[in-house]
Amino acid sequence: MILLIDAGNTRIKWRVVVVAAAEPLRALDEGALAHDGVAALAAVRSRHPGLRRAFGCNVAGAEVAAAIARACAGLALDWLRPSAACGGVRNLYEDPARLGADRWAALIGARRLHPHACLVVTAGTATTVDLLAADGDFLGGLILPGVELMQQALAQGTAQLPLAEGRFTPMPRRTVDAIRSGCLQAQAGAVERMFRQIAGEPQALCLLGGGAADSFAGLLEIPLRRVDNLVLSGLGALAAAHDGH
Ligand SMILES: Nc1ncnc2c1ncn2[C@@H]1O[C@H](COP(=O)(O)OP(=O)(O)O)[C@@H](O)[C@H]1O
Ligand SMILES: CC(C)(COP(=O)(O)O)[C@@H](O)C(=O)NCCC(=O)O
Ligand SMILES: [K+]
Repeated sequence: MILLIDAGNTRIKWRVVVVAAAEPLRALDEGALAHDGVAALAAVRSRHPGLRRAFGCNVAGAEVAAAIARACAGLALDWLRPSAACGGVRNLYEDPARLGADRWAALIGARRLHPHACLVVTAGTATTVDLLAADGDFLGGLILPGVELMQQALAQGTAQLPLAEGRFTPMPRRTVDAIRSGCLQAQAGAVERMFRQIAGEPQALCLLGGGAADSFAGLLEIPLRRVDNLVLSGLGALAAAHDGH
């Protein structure tokens, strides 16, 4: 039994899985926590006394990593480090170690789910838009502010723009709708433009996940599959491989 952890800049996503020989991974339990709620992992551990190991990725900094390590005291805890090749994916980043560990795990999860050309989009605090070739090469990708960060940037950097709930509309005629629609169109536009680079490939598909995915999924006019927690699936695949199953 393994505790998988995806520590992002907004939330910590976790999943408890069972690894058994010749069987697919089975998820027993999962959830998401705010950074200041990480101590709740103790309750997860007491629900699953069979836990011995934890395997995670963290892009939220050293303090969050330390808080997770405290909550996981007594478990063997390993962190995923991006490498040049792993899980059927080759990392063509100039310096492979600089790729976000969450992006690396998501690419590995994506490769297992759809072993064809795909665009791996994670709409979290930041939105990442990563190109995975049919042969498993990670070709490169975009980092842009996530939907909420875009809206916050406008409110903080201007005199007249509020941080208010707007609605998406194709032709916005109110400030709040113009802001919301602008930020959503920016996300969708970046995704569709990146998808053009693989659109001609057989079975090319966009895999979209992350906490903000539903806010613009409906705008995308490309082959699309909504997937939850691709990062945790990638981590699970690697953890199972390490266990020798
Ligand atoms: N219950 C929620 N709590 C926090 N963020 C949420 C929630 N529901 C949707 N969101 C959106 O999801 C984003 C965070 O997504 P998530 O995938 O957890 O990010 P990260 O991996 O960066 O921590 C937020 O910026 C916000 O736009
Ligand atoms: C791009 C990210 C900030 C995304 O983080 P998230 O939105 O999941 O919290 C993270 O993957 C990161 O810090 N990456 C390191 C730089 C890189 O991937 O090039
Ligand atoms: K992200």
